[in-house]
Amino acid sequence: MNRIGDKGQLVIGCVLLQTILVGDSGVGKTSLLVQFDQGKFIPGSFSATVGIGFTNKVVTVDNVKVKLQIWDTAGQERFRSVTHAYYRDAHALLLLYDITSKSSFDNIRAWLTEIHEYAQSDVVIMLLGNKTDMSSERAIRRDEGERLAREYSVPFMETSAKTGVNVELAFTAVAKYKTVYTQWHFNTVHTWLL
Ligand SMILES: Nc1nc2c(ncn2[C@@H]2O[C@H](COP(=O)(O)OP(=O)(O)OP(=O)(O)O)[C@@H](O)[C@H]2O)c(=O)[nH]1
Repeated sequence: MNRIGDKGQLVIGCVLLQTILVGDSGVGKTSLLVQFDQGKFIPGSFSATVGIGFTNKVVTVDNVKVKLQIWDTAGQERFRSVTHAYYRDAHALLLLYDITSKSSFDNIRAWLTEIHEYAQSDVVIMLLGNKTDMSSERAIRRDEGERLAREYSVPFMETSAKTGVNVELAFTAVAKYKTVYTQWHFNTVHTWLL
């Protein structure tokens, strides 16, 4: 199961982590994923996700290769029943709001209620306040995001899909948290060989 990696490091198997991006339409879920996957931001007109899309990306966390299978969901209400079907299989969940949009922040509580209803009880949730590059239009202070995250006992970060700030960190943090958590519980995520 273990092997020696390209740089001579010990690679302990590989973990498959199904991760899902959720939050209101327009908060930047697709942009965050494109920045993480391709290291770029495509400015311009906003084209809402229809249904669901997915991307695979492998990250290494403490010598463990973690294959992130990331599902990008549509934030629009009319696709909600499609999204619900994916919650059950998710190991990790990135829940986004837009720091320039009070309504997207206010809706986080409703998203968390929905997550608790449809997702597994041991799903790892991370709250992300996106679009930090738009500081002049900020509607939600950082400490408000932190307070909400503390209330629900979930980790929190502010990100920018435009500049890339904290984007890689958010995905690797969720992978790391889940990997450590899983090694502790060693039953939820299955291990597979490269
Ligand atoms: N300035 C700035 N704009 C962003 C950022 N992230 C996303 N945007 C813009 O916000 C708009 C919506 O972004 P999307 O990534 O399509 O949002 P989404 O959450 O995937 O939306 P749905 O697919 O409808 O759920 C687009 O015009 C993006 O260019 C960011 O970090 N900074």
